[in-house]
Amino acid sequence: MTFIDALLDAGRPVIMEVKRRDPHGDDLFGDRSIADIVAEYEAAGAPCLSVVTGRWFGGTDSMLSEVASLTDRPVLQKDFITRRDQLLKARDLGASAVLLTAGLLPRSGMPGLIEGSLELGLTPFVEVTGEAEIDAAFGAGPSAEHCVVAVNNKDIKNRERGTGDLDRSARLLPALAATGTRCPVSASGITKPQDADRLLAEGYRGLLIGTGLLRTTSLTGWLAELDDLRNMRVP
Ligand SMILES: O=P(O)(O)OC[C@@H](O)[C@@H](O)c1c[nH]c2ccccc12
Repeated sequence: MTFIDALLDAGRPVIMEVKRRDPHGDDLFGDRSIADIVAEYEAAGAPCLSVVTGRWFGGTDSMLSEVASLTDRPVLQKDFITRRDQLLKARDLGASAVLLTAGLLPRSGMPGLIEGSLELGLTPFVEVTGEAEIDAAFGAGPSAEHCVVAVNNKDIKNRERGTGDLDRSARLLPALAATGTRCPVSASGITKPQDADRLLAEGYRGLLIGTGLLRTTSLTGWLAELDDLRNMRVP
């Protein structure tokens, strides 16, 4: 199944991220191995996983191939992809989706990378932080229909060191919907089940969470609290 379909089909659409370090360099794994974390995420019902392979967060390419070999769930490679040859490498390492960061690409760069990803069977995970980036990514014509379009609540310009502005997700949802994506996602800085519940209630079809899930003392407790909050909303 493609990454986007797995997310759209999920009852609890949380993409659970494997990330070795937080933006300050602090370890997020503790004494767990990658296999332990993947097993925890699978047992908790993750529809999809994400792996940060970027150096800032202590990542490596081999983390991606390791995670992909341990799970059947579609895996997103979170790294700064700017060239077509990186797409082929991502697929060969086992990725089902790739991060395309609008703020890092020239306006002319996005259409080719979206097309190249789709040709390889990869879901483009297009990340934006504002309206200008949404326009830069999709204004020139590429269709967002088969793309996840994600608001990053933090800023890569300061290496994600801030706390994250979840109101940014609320503000940008109409502009995301206007791109034609079926799958708007809110990413980064989501640490509390209450925040996750609110974003899903606002209309997000997926959430990407790393630090919050890796730091909680009880992953199942965190997710059960989210499920309870969502169930309370059902009339
Ligand atoms: O750990 P958090 O705050 O839940 O964030 C996850 C994810 O969004 C973050 O790791 C991320 C967002 N954009 C990126 C770009 C590259 C690497 C990593 C990222």
